[in-house]
This record gives sequence, C-alpha cells and structure tokens, in this order.
Amino acid sequence: MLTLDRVTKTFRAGAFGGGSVTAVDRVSFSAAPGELVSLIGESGSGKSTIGRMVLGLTEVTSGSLTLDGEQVRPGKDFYRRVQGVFQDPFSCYNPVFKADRVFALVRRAYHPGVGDKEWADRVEKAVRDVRLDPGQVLGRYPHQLSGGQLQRLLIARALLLDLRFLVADEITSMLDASTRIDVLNLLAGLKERGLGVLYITHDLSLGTYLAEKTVVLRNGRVVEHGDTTKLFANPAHPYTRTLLAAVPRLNQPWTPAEPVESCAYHDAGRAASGGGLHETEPGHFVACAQLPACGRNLA
Ligand SMILES: Nc1ncnc2c1ncn2[C@@H]1O[C@H](COP(=O)(O)OP(=O)(O)OP(=O)(O)O)[C@@H](O)[C@H]1O
Repeated sequence: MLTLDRVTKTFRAGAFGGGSVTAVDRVSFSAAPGELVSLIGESGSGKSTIGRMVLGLTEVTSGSLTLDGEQVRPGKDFYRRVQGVFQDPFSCYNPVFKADRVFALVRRAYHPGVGDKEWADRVEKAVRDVRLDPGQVLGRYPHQLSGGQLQRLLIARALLLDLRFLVADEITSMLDASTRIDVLNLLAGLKERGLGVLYITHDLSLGTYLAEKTVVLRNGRVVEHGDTTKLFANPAHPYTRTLLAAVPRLNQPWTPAEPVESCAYHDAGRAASGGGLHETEPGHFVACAQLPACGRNLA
C-alpha cells in the first residue's frame, strides 16, 4: 500500500536560491495493491514531482510517504519493489547498445546468481507478458524498435524484479492511439497481478479508462479525489468540471480554468480540517465544500 499523508515539496528557486516554490502542498491519498490511481492535472500542477518522490528520486520536504508502512528509502531493495516508466522511452536506452541490454543490467544488479538458461527463460516470459514476440525485439538496437515496443520492454524489465508498485508518468503520451490502448491494457493486466500503479497523466479520458481512484491536482494541491466513477459522474469542484468540459475541439483554442484559489470557503475548508477535503458522498472528496462560491469565478 502506498500512502501519502500531507506530503509537501518545496524547491529552492530564484536567484541564488533565495526564493522557494511549493510544487506539492499537503497532498494525501493512497493506492492499494491491485489498484490504479490516476493523478490528473495540467502542466506544472506537481504530478511528476509526486511521482519522483514516490520513486525516491526527490526528497519529501514534509509529510509522510510510505510503501507498505515503510518510509521510501531509495536503494537496491527499494527498487526491486518500486519502479518507474516515463514518457520518452527513447531517452531510457543508450543508442549504441542493443535494447535488451536493460535486461542484462537488471540481472547484474539484482539476480547475479541466476544461470544463463534460467535468465533467458525469465526474460522471454517477461517479454511475452508485455505482448511482444521475443524473436522480433530481442537483439535489436533502440532505433530498430518503435516507441510502443521500447515502452513495453521497459515494463518487461520492471517485471523481472519483485515489483509491488509502478509509477507510470505520461507513458502513453508519445504513442499513437492504438498502441496507447495496448499499453493501457497491459497496465490492466499488471493490476490483476496485484501491482499498485500510480498513473500520471494530463489526459482525463485516459485516466478514467483504468483507474479505480482519481486525484485531481491544481497548483500542487488536491482539489478533488476519490472513486473514479463517482468523480466523473458528479464532479464537485469547479476546476474538475472545467477540466472535464475542456475537451479539445479542432477550431476552438483550449481555455484554461480561471483561478479559484481566491475563494474564501476553499481556504476556510482547508483550515477547518487540515487537508480541507470535504466528503461529498462516500469515497468522493473535494477541496472546497461551498462550491457555488468557488464556481462564481468560473461563471
Ligand atoms: N527541481 C526543481 N526546482 C525548482 N522547481 C521545480 C523543480 N522541479 C519542479 N519544479 C516546479 O514544481 C512545479 C511542479 O512541477 P512538476 O514537473 O511536478 O509538474 P507536472 O504537473 O508534472 O507538469 P508537466 O505535466 O508539465 O510535467 C512547477 O512549478 C515546476 O517548475
């Protein structure tokens, strides 16, 4: 179980590091084994910073982030259980080495005692598990493989570890529509094996496809979270409603949501109960309970 409890990340920013940016502000949610949690928000809302903290790549400034009750401690044992897959699969491979060198690196680091035949069998199984034909992909250089194939090889690489949790950060944004669905189906298969997944995306429609839970972020804060079906059927926060209404149209520029942070109730709500989230229905939480007041800014 991944648990974030009021996790905050502040970066130093500005000339000589004099200023600071709060990229993530008291974010709380959890992801159980076999559950996919979709983290949605526009650019700069803090999604990747959360993903990086879960992966132990960025330190938490305050709050608690635990996996199965233990604080995230980057190291070999941790990365056996937690892995990340990112947007640009090409950047994860060294172009001068064959793509399946990523498997050899896993073997060297985590399974040095496994014999050649057994390792080859494990690699073949992992590659088949991500619906690739080993004969078609092994022994090839990255430029000889498609983005979708490379992305799937990275997931296969993760499967060779005792994986409990996967952070998938915009993994489908560089893929064409049909490959995107293939990769999403793959994530669905991983969930069925009991893997927890944090699925980071700015694409609402992809978020709903697989996620049990959705967390909507804005400027580093959770504005709404909960059961995906409930949240999409009955979005309570004006920002979520704006996101849902903002389906791109060919002849219309996308209009970003108006600020709602000035809403007095929003701040009062936060003060009232720490995280400030109000349960609008069982399993559905919103950052601001006096919604019409917030909505005023969006009217
Ligand atoms: N290392 C850093 N130093 C200073 N500020 C940072 C750093 N990393 C991120 N930020 C800031 O934190 C905020 C959140 O960034 P983050 O990359 O988490 O957003 P995001 O939602 O993932 O955006 P995108 O969808 O564009 O990737 C931004 O304002 C960003 O400029």
